Amino acid sequence: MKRKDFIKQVSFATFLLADGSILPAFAEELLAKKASLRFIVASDGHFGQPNTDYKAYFENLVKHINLQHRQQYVDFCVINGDIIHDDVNFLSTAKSYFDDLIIPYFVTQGNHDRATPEEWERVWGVPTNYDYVYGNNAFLFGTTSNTEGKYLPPDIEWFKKKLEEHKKKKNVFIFIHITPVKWTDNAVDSPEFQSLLKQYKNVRAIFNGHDHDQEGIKTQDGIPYMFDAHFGGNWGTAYRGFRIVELQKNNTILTYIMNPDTKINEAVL
Ligand SMILES: Nc1ncnc2c1ncn2[C@@H]1O[C@@H]2COP(=O)(O)O[C@H]2[C@H]1O
Repeated sequence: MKRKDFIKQVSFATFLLADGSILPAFAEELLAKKASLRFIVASDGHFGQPNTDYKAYFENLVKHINLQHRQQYVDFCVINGDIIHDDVNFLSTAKSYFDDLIIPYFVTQGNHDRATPEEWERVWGVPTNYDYVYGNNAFLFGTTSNTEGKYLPPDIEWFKKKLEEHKKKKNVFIFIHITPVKWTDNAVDSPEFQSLLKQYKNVRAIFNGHDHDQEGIKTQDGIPYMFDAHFGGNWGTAYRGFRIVELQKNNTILTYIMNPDTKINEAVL
């Protein structure tokens, strides 16, 4: 058989699976390329902020995340802080919108989420600092504020303990609302946190909200810090969107913003 004919035949070949079903070769190729993990990060909904259409922002986010999941499997999503706007009574109403998500979700506390640790845990069922293990990946979710809405660095002792506990994991992803590097006016510079991260080569990315006008990726000590614009609130990028992150089979990260209908700012890390 000539090489050309052989290639043609292979590309139209089928594979007989163990259960007797047949998988076309191209489908097998697609499966091989599929991301091993896909998640969404969205920040700054500011539920209850006066003069904003906050109910519509929450409905739109949930609609778009569910749509993404139907188009391409999404393992979970993270709402990275400033879920509500100051009044703690909004917290359970905001949660009722997220409960319409058809995928699991995680939350972090931002400076407008003015809840005590007890109030936070009562609504979400998790503390203000917590971790989640998914396969060989660890996800660390940390608070950067308190009941008064103070801008704070992450809890160094908690992160030290968790980074040590997960040092054998292939990848660690960290979610904190306020940027711990002084790139923006509203960041909280934390050299201690930065030098802690440097010691753990499996830290693959930090995700930040807070700066609604930031939609890109900044790098410190070789670690990417990813922003995701905002999905609510009264200022920031012209669109209200979110970030999608795909961990590929070869462990590279493919990430992009949905604005929320179009894919923008694609990057491979
Ligand atoms: N264009 C802007 N409009 C409103 N707030 C802004 C703007 N640019 C920066 N900020 C600040 O960014 C901060 C982000 O956190 P806060 O919502 O607590 O408060 C916000 C403002 O102080």
